Amino acid sequence: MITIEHLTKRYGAQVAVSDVSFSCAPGTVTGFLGPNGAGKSTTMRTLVGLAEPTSGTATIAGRHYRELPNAGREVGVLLDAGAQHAGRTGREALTLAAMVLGVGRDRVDEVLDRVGLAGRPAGKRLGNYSLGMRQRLGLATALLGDPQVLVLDEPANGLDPEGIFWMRGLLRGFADRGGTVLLSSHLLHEVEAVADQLVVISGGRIAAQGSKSELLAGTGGTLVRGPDRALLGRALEVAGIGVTAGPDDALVADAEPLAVGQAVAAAGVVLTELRPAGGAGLEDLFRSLTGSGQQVQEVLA
Ligand SMILES: Nc1ncnc2c1ncn2[C@@H]1O[C@H](COP(=O)(O)OP(=O)(O)OP(=O)(O)O)[C@@H](O)[C@H]1O
Repeated sequence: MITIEHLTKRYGAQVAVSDVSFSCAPGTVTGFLGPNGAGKSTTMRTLVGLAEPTSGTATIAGRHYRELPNAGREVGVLLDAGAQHAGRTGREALTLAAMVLGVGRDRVDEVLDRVGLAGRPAGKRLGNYSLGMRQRLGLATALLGDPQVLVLDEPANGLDPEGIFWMRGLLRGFADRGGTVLLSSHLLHEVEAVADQLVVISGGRIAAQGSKSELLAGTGGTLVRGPDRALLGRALEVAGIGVTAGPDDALVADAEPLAVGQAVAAAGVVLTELRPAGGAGLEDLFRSLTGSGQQVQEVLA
């Protein structure tokens, strides 16, 4: 469990994070979103003891990171994948980390395999690694101590689409086995695909937080489709639900999926599709909460 309570961090007159509170439960992936300079990295750095809070607390399993007896066995951290000695090979970097953590050498091979760097890539010097390979090595380092918690700042940075898909599976599997994941990312679609919980930060303050379904439910209405579009539209109107034309033959109802399903069922109308409308839900949410259309364009570029 990660718990951030009333966290404030100032650098001189600059307020990086202001009264931020949220928690991340075991078995979930929490997506931490915000425009550039919003305070994501500062929050994560404070959580893992790299910055001192001005006030408030950030704890893992009820303790400050620095108080954890062998922090690397409890928390896997990836904050800057570039922060590695360029002359070492991937295997050497992991072997050193394994010695520091006190885990067996066999674990090095396990994690190399898990992140897709087993074989020749493990023997390459880090100076010759691509950004995506460095991210994979960073994840391997984070996983080395078999932690229950992962704190990852932009882990998808530099990964190709296949790599992003792979990482999504890795994080999902980690959480499904009871792990806790806090993940910051600029890749909104990526976060939407993997996160259960969302925390949106803007200007150092929490702009929204909650389950992904809760937060996205209010953004785009409900898309419905059926064999008789006119009948479907009338059933919704009779129930007092506003309707607009959706893509192809679909309709977009101005209500949550449960209310739409109930109205349609009460009218005895057949449906072939019912789901939250719009794949752009998270983009819309992000834009409306942070007022940052420009950053959204950047991150989608
Ligand atoms: N060491 C520091 N000294 C002074 N100001 C800092 C320091 N670290 C961060 N800040 C400021 O705090 C604010 C939050 O920065 P932070 O890096 O946490 O944002 P972020 O959400 O991680 O941004 P990005 O997505 O660009 O990485 C910014 O205004 C930044 O300039």
